Amino acid sequence: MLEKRNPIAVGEAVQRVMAYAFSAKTERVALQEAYGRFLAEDIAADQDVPAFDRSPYDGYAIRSIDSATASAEQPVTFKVVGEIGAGYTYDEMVEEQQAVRIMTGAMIPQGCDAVVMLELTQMFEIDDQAYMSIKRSFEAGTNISYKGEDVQKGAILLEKGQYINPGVVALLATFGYEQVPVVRKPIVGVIATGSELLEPNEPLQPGKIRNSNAYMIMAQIERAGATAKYFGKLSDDLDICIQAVKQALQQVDILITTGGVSVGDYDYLPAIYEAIGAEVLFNKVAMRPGSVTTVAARNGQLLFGLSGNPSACYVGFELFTRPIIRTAGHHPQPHLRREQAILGADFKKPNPFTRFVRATVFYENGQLVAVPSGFDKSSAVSSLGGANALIVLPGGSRGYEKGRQVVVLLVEDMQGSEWPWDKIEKSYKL
Ligand SMILES: Nc1nc2c(c(=O)[nH]1)N[C@H]1C(S)=C(S)[C@@H](COP(=O)(O)OP(=O)(O)OC[C@H]3O[C@@H](n4cnc5c(N)ncnc54)[C@H](O)[C@@H]3O)O[C@H]1N2
Ligand code: MOO
Ligand SMILES: [Mg+2]
Repeated sequence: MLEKRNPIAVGEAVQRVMAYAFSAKTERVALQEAYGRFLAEDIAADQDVPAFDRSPYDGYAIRSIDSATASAEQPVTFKVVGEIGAGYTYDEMVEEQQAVRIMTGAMIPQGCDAVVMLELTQMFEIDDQAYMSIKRSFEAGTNISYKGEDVQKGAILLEKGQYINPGVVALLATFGYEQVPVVRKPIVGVIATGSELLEPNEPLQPGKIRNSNAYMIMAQIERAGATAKYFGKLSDDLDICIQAVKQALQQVDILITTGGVSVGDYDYLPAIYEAIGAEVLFNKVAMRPGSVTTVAARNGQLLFGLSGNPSACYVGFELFTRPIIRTAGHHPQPHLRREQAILGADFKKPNPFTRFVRATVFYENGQLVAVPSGFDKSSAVSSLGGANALIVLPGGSRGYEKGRQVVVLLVEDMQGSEWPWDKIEKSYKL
């Protein structure tokens, strides 16, 4: 007899999965490889930045006191005793009425406490000796970039779990991280199931389709910050599937399958979980698409049984697998970032379950607007390309009208949310 599946709320399902969250180990990679990774340790400043007082302009370093009487009528003249480009130092003490020509980034010479921009000076020579004069006075501290004004030694610059963007790379280089402690990327295995599947290089045949899910999931895995390992597609043969899943589990941290989780004759995932002794955390979620999403665990290892329908598969990954990958990366906000938006088009289709509509969000006059990105069936593939968000429509007996406030979850975002499910209304059937 057909087993009865009991749907659970999305938040509850995510919670059950998160009970198996783990932290990945640390590895060191070259700075040039660090972009896009997650920091495995806090990074503290072991020096001031800048490390010395320096000039923010090209000009002359002076003792401000010497400029005190300068005016348009009575300019003050300085003897130019030297020149320093960035990277060099002037090692003498600068004396009364002396100036040193200085370039942007060069260290302020001893005795000087102000820099006059080149444009405010008049240069001349007498008997091969350079002089410059100024027509106004300068206070002590004028145009000095002080040691430590950007970063002070000892400050925590970056926290563990920080996504390494180009700005973080700049900081790491500034502090001498030739090797960067990053989170080892979890290895996520992917198996596609279904006798109908052809690989992208194969010509279409009657009744067959190309396997889009495996490639989509591998891209989602990379976007979330893990490494994808593809084990190929399997035809609907239970014994072969059991062996393949067992073998794959030995080589990965997490295993994703797509297809075969519903109640069809060849939907073998429930039987596979049973055969390998995996505990099913849930096999029905009050959501659309992806209601058949199944997650199981075996010896602490998660198996995500994502739906075969492309849109359902996509949503199942983003809601359930992504936060596990982000948590492995020590990310404190592992879930999809939750924002409020205005619904930019009517969505008339009612549903008892919470709906996750693939959508494009954009700003219009400072307000986030969300518009469904296309054909909205669970089997749809066309609406995925334009989707940078999921509109969350709580389950109800009526549709939704353009102009109302909706919650959106941003899929292309690095910031994430702590726990977005508290404020999301449950579907009316739960
Ligand atoms: N009697 C019922 N039938 C179905 C139910 C139900 O509750 N009772 N649930 C429906 C829902 S909802 C969904 S979603 C699908 C889930 O199906 P499965 O996860 O079992 O996946 P398959 O049966 O293997 O395939 C479904 C669909 O997706 C296509 N597919 C499969 N793999 C891929 C792939 N790698 N790339 C692209 N497309 C793929 C497959 O050809 C099917 O068209 O079940 C409903 N049925
Ligand atoms: O699992 Mo299905 O995606 O609700 O159509
Ligand atoms: Mg099926």
